[in-house]
Amino acid sequence: MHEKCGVVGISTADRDVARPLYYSLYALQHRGQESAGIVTHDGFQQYEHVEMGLVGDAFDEGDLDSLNGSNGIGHVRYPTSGSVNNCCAQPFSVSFKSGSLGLAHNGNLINTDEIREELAALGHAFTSDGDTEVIAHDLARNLLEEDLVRAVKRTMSRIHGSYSLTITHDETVLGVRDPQGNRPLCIGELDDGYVLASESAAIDTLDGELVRDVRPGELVVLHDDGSGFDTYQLVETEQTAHCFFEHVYFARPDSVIDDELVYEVRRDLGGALWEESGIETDVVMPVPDSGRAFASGYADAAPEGVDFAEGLMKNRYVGRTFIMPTQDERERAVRLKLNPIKSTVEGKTVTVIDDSIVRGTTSSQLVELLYEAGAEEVHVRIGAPPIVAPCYMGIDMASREELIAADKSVDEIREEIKADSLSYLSIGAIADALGTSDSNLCLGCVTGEYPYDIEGEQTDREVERPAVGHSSADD
Ligand SMILES: O=P(O)(O)OC[C@H]1O[C@H](OP(=O)(O)OP(=O)(O)O)[C@H](O)[C@@H]1O
Ligand SMILES: NC(=O)CC[C@H](N)C(=O)O
Ligand SMILES: [Mg+2]
Repeated sequence: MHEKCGVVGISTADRDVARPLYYSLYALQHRGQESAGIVTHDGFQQYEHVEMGLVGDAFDEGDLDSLNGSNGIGHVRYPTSGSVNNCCAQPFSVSFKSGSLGLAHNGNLINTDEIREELAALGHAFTSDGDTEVIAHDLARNLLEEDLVRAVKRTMSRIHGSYSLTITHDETVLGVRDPQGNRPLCIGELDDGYVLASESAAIDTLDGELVRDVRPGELVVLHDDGSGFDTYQLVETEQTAHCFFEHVYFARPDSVIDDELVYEVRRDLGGALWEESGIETDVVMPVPDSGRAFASGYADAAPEGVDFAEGLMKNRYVGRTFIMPTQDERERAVRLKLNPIKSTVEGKTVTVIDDSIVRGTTSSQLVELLYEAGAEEVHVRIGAPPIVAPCYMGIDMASREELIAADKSVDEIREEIKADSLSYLSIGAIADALGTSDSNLCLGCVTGEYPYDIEGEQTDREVERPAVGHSSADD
């Protein structure tokens, strides 16, 4: 359903980075399945291989062998801006007078058109209709006049929205996180170098150690020889807008994001769900995979006699359901993907736990399946608040018309999915589990108020829109 992209960047002493990049993209595959790409640099030349499809299909041995150099970046894409084809697949490469750039982006800009028009008027030719290429061109232009750090700062002052970037400027690999820290990015240490990645699970895959999260508004420049990194706080941040949905659904449970292990946050949210709306049934079962940690936290908080059971089996070869274009296909996909284990359900009262309801396809199909398998009662508990509004920050979430909670009360939704009861988690529980306050999170999809200035939408804070026409690195 709602995916986002994954980015990675690696600098090693003298080892070819193509394979470590490839493995880390594998670790981030859940973040995007439309295309995969790697750009490397060997000190003389930039190499790239970008293809549609899954990481395992996009590269063969020959492709990896041809990506020379000990510095490089990689990307897995789920599109949010621009076409779903080769033109928008990433990393983007730009060659310009003083060098070459490769750029990989997770996030979504909301002033793409303004910047594209301005750069086009200055003679920049774009090959895609997406937001990422605009960042690459803007940076390339600034690099003609300024050093790397000032050029990045100037681009950051012009682009508005969410972005975690990994960039190659010739041999140098850098990472940038937007001033609100909307999307994750972290730094890891390898035996012979450093890595930047959307999620720490990618660092684990390389047997590396998580050093820390990149700070909102920070630029990290890895040393070309893998010996360390320099950091520059280019924009000071008073208030963050971390995406809470990373913790609820997107990220892998084994990743640490903004100092919190995703698995523990989800278990805490499950415990809070019990506190807020627990109901004693014979069994509690997760909707695999993303409902698992919630259900284990919920069942642990429940009194004895409420047993945790794996009552639903998932066919691991069926991808995420909500990228399917038609409702008919989405319903078929749920049936292909999930099957109840009759003996754990028959004659029992059941609580089924999922992380979120978007269109309602999964929950309504599941309730029906569980009744067919002989459940006596089916109660649904959801580890997030109702999703009432779209996401503009890099997640492909349905439009308002498709969101079941956009214009329905919880009771109306319960009726539609035909459950005996339905409860969502409160917004307050999310901030508590993350050890922060609502005002440091992006809660746009559950409140309809965004920490950004989005045309036609409400904002939940004072926002400054950067001037596109006249901005300077010293602003
Ligand atoms: O209300 P809906 O429109 O059905 O969307 C909500 C469902 O989508 C997600 O699962 P998804 O199938 O995308 O992937 P998962 O197997 O990783 O949980 C999410 O975990 C919910 O189960
Ligand atoms: N999901 C994402 O982060 C997408 C990145 C970028 N906006 C694109 O569409 O390619
Ligand atoms: Mg799911």
